[in-house]
Amino acid sequence: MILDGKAVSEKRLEILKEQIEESRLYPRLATVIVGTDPASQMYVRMKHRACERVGIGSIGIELPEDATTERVLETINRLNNDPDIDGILVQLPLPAQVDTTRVIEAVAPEKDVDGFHPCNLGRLLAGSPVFAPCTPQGIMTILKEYAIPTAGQRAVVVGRSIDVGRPMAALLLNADATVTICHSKTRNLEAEMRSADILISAVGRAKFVKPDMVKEGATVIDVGINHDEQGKLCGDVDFEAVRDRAGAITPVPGGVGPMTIATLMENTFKAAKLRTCDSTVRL
Ligand SMILES: Nc1nc2c(c(=O)[nH]1)N[C@@H](CN(C=O)c1ccc(C(=O)N[C@@H](CCC(=O)O)C(=O)O)cc1)CN2
Repeated sequence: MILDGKAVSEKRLEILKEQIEESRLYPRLATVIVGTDPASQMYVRMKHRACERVGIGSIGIELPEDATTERVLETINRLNNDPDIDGILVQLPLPAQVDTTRVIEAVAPEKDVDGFHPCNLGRLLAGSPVFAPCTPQGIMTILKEYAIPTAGQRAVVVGRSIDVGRPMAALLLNADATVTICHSKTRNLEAEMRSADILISAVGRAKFVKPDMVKEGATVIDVGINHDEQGKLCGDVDFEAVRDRAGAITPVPGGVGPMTIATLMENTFKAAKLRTCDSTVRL
């Protein structure tokens, strides 16, 4: 079975559009991009288009390639204090001279719709997330949409990044899976991967996952955004080789990517709701 992230994201965006209309809130998202990386520019454009589609107002702030950490922090500070902004998204990666950790930690937790602030990651780890990072949360939505069980399942996450691997493991753990995180120093990586009922690959290596690394019937989730020898977009998984062995598999494109954007929209609406209601959630 192919897990059609594009179709799931379309459905979620339609539902969200209605919810936003009914709420009479007017959520607003600010994006911040530093430099002119074409892929980052494309993702930011996609985010603004999704905002327009569901009824979220958006502003885009573009800083030059040579912007300093201080300049980025000033921008974030201004957005933190702007009552008309519900969510702040700093497009990653940032240029090398910018201190990414300081920037992430500068975003007010209640506006951190990317879910990267330590406060939001801590809540996720504690089992009571407010904003979970968009890619792993989007993956959980796909699993739910296709009624793929997680409780008691053996989940293996390959990759330990702050934006995908670690939060992915926390989300699966919160959903009662038995979770292993693998990384570059893991011994017997292939055996670990073969033990997975749910295999999540977030390593960033084109067609790295081959059929002999996958248990027959496993659910395979591909987080990779890579290019093959022909320059064509592909994931971490050798899709054509693995698809018949997997019970369910996400393609690239059309799998996890669109869910990242749909989840960002959901998080932004949530931020607007938390701002306006007398919530028990305190960040
Ligand atoms: N601040 C953030 N930066 C980055 C994030 C993030 O979640 N927050 N994730 C990635 C990039 N990303 C969003 O920013 C992203 C990547 C891919 C897609 C997507 O829909 N891809 C399409 C294919 C598009 C193409 O033609 O290239 C797909 O997979 O179908 C959306 C968002 C890093 N930075």
